[in-house]
Order: sequence, then C-alpha cells, then structure tokens
Amino acid sequence: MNAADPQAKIQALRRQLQSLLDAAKANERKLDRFDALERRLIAVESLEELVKLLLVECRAEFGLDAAELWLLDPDGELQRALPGLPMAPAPQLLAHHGPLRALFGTARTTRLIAPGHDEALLAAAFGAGARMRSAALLPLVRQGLLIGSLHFGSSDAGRYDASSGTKFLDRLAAIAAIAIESMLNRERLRRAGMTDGLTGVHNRRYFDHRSLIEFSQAVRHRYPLACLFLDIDHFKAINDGHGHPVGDEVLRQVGGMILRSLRTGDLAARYGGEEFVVLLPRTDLAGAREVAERIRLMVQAAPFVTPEGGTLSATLSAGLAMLPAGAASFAELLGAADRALYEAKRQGRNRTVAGGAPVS
Ligand SMILES: Nc1nc2c(ncn2[C@@H]2O[C@H](COP(=O)(O)OP(=O)(O)OP(=O)(O)O)[C@@H](O)[C@H]2O)c(=O)[nH]1
Repeated sequence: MNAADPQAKIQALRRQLQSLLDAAKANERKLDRFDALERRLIAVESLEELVKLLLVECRAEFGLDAAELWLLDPDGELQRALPGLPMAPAPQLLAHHGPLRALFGTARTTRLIAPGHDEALLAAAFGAGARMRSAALLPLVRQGLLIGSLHFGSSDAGRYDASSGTKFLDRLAAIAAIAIESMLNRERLRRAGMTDGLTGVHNRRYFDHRSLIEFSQAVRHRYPLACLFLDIDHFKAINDGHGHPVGDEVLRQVGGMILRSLRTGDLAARYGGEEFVVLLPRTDLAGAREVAERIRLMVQAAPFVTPEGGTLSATLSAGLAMLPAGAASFAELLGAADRALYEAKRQGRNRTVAGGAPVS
C-alpha cells in the first residue's frame, strides 16, 4: 500500500473502524448474554432450576465443553436434601475445604487456566478423563467465605488464557453465589416447614399432603402401599416418672431410629404426641412387617440416656395395614392401621399387629 495514497489510507481506516465496530458489537452481545443470564439467576425458583441454569444452560449458551459446580457441604445438609431433588447433572458436594483450597489457595479470585499450565488443576476441576484445554475457575464467595466453585471448561486452547479479562466472570460468580445462598436458605425454610422440630421426621401437615399423592400413585400404578402406626408404650409414665425433657429425648431418639430404618422414598411423620406414621410404597406385607419389627426391636434394645446419666428403656407398639384392593380413600388405609395399633395395645403392647393378626 502506498502510504501517501489518500484512498488507500481511507480504506485502511475503514477496515480499522469496521473491526472496532465488530469488536464493540461482539462485546455488546456478550454483555447482553451475561445480562440475561444474571436476570435469570436472580429470578430462579428452585435449587434444581439454579443448578440446571449454571451447568446446562451456561454450557450451551457460552459454547463450553464442560461445566461443573462444587458446593461445600460440611454438615451433609445438602447431601440429605438432594435425593429429594432430582438433578442431572448434579453439583459435587464437598465434605471439607480441601478441594477448594487446591483450586484457589488463599485467593478468592477467578482463575483462568491456559494449556501447558496447571494440567493437574484442570484434571481436578473436571475429572481426569475430561481433557479440557482451557478453563475458567470461579470461586463462589459469600460474606468472605468460599462456599463453592463454578468451573467452565473448553477443548479450545485459546478460549481462556491468562491475559483475558475476568470482569464478566467475576460478576457472574458473585451473582451465582448470592443466588445459591438464597436458594439454600429458601430450601432450609421449606424443609423446616415440613419437618417436626423435635424428632426430625416430617410433620403432620406434610404427611397429610404427601400421603394423598402416595395413595393415588399406588392406586394408579397398582403397587402395594403399606401403612404403619407406631406408638410408644406407656409414654405418659415416662413423662411422669422422668420429666417431660426425658420424654422429649425418647421421642427424638425414636424418630432417629425410625428414619434410620427406612429407605429413600419411604415417608415417616410424627402424627401426634408420641405417635408416628410410616408409609412404605412398593412394599408388600412381609416387607412392611420386617420394617415394623426392625423398628420395634431397635427401640426395645435401646438404652435411652437421661440427663442425669442414667438409662431407661422403652417399647413401642405397631399397627400395620396394606392398601386394600379397590380402596376408595387413603383414610381407609389409615383407619385400618390405627385399628391394628389399637389391637397391638390391647394384646399387651410391644408387638406388631398386621390387620388384626399379631406378627410378634
Ligand atoms: N415429652 C413429651 N410428651 C408428649 C409430647 N406429646 C405428647 N406427649 C405426652 O404423651 C403422653 C401420651 O399418653 P397416652 O396417650 O395416655 O398414652 P401412653 O401413656 O403412651 O399409653 P399407651 O399408648 O396406651 O401405651 C401424654 O402424657 C402426653 O402429654 C411431647 O412432645 N413431648
């Protein structure tokens, strides 16, 4: 090009201007995409939706090859909550800070990883088989504490390199962290609203709601549904003899034993004072009897510790009923289990009665 040629100069300037415009447009598009994502993050309604947004939609939207979410869960709170929230893909739950410290050290800033650097870190962030070539690792920080991390990976070596700016990613991480925290708080509240504070099993309100769903599912899909009523024997005497706090402690421990005896999908609730109700979907009479006996024997064998350091023993009675063929309402099943419990009490307590017949 002849530098003195004004036409050529204009052409060169035009090209420069065009490329600046293209870059500005690309930036604007990027900004719009981040903006839309942020708005959606702020508006999510459930933890499930939040995880899907971060792991599935971000990945598609930004043309990534992998997205991972790690969440710190030292008390196992999320571990307990997640089975009830079907998620694919699911976040990885961390029992301690170790893996986060390995990614971020003491820093709390976004890390961009380019090829040739920190291959071990890429393998840690995405799993050894993932073969990402560049990545952005976003720390999720709330109130100065690292609560997890979000990992975006690409098989394109040039996608993330150390010289790229991290302004958008930093902002996304900050908003994702707020959204995760508020969703966890909402989930805690939701669970508190359906859990009995003393025993940790579900409360009556939740049972009344879930039992109707379980009943209609069992009727529609024609599978067995077992119902157990469990009632601590002579509980009034425990209260009167040892005091109300000891009675509470017995209730709490029995609640724990019931929960430990059940599998995912079963439902346990505190029905009233010292009475628990358990629903066992897809469980036949023999299986339900086994569960009832397991709980009864566990309670019978347990030494309940008093605040003074002494121990006391307790027993419970169980009434068991199966969803009758052609049952018109859940109340029929509940009524049959209640009558079986009454029969167990009448026959001397510390036993399981199934539909009128003792099984222990
Ligand atoms: N400590 C404690 N006691 C409770 C709670 N809810 C109900 N109770 C007590 O549970 C006792 C239930 O007594 P009853 O219904 O007479 O039954 P029981 O003494 O267990 O006798 P049987 O069921 O016939 O074996 C009452 O004394 C209630 O006050 C609670 O949350 N904590």
